[in-house]
Amino acid sequence: MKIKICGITNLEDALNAIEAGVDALGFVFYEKSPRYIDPFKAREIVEQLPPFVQTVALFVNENSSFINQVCTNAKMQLAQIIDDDNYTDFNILNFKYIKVVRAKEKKDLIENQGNYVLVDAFVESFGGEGKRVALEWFDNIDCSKMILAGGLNESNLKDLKGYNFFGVDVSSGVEVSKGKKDKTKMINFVKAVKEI
Ligand SMILES: O=C(O)c1ccccc1NCC(=O)[C@H](O)[C@H](O)COP(=O)(O)O
Repeated sequence: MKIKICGITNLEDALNAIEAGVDALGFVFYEKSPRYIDPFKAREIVEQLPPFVQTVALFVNENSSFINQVCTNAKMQLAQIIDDDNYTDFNILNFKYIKVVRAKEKKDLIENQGNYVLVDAFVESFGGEGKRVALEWFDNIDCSKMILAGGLNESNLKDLKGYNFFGVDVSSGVEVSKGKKDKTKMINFVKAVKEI
């Protein structure tokens, strides 16, 4: 199962996450987030990363030229897009992307089966709040292309057994405070994923 740690704001956390064994690092380019990072600061981090780690840029209701510009400036490889208001023209994106499904009910999952999507809990602030998606909504759903986010931590990952998620995404569950990750929590999170 793939693992992404989101809300990276500094090099130390990025390197600790990689040492723990994650596949992808998420950078939040949404200015209202406490985990916001300036694109050129993100680039400085990315330039010091080892190979084979995917860099993911998170956007909230942005147009495609902004997304292209930030991904270029910050050297991102994948855009993770919340697009509730249809601002993004996906046809003119220069980068691979994954859409975020902010799940409010099981129907949201049924509609997105078979597509690579990141499923997060619906929160007004758009993410990073530690709120979980009701796991029973995934019963009888094909989760093999879904990345589950929202309220995951080292203790509750065992609940995912049997669902066959493509990946998991975490932010607050491995933090000491908003925007600062905890090395031990990241190590334990990765270990717990491998035990699913
Ligand atoms: O993390 C944020 O501050 C954030 C702000 C606005 C939109 C999305 C945001 N995070 C997106 C993520 O991918 C988080 O990892 C995801 O919401 C799960 O967060 P958590 O429940 O804290 O693990």
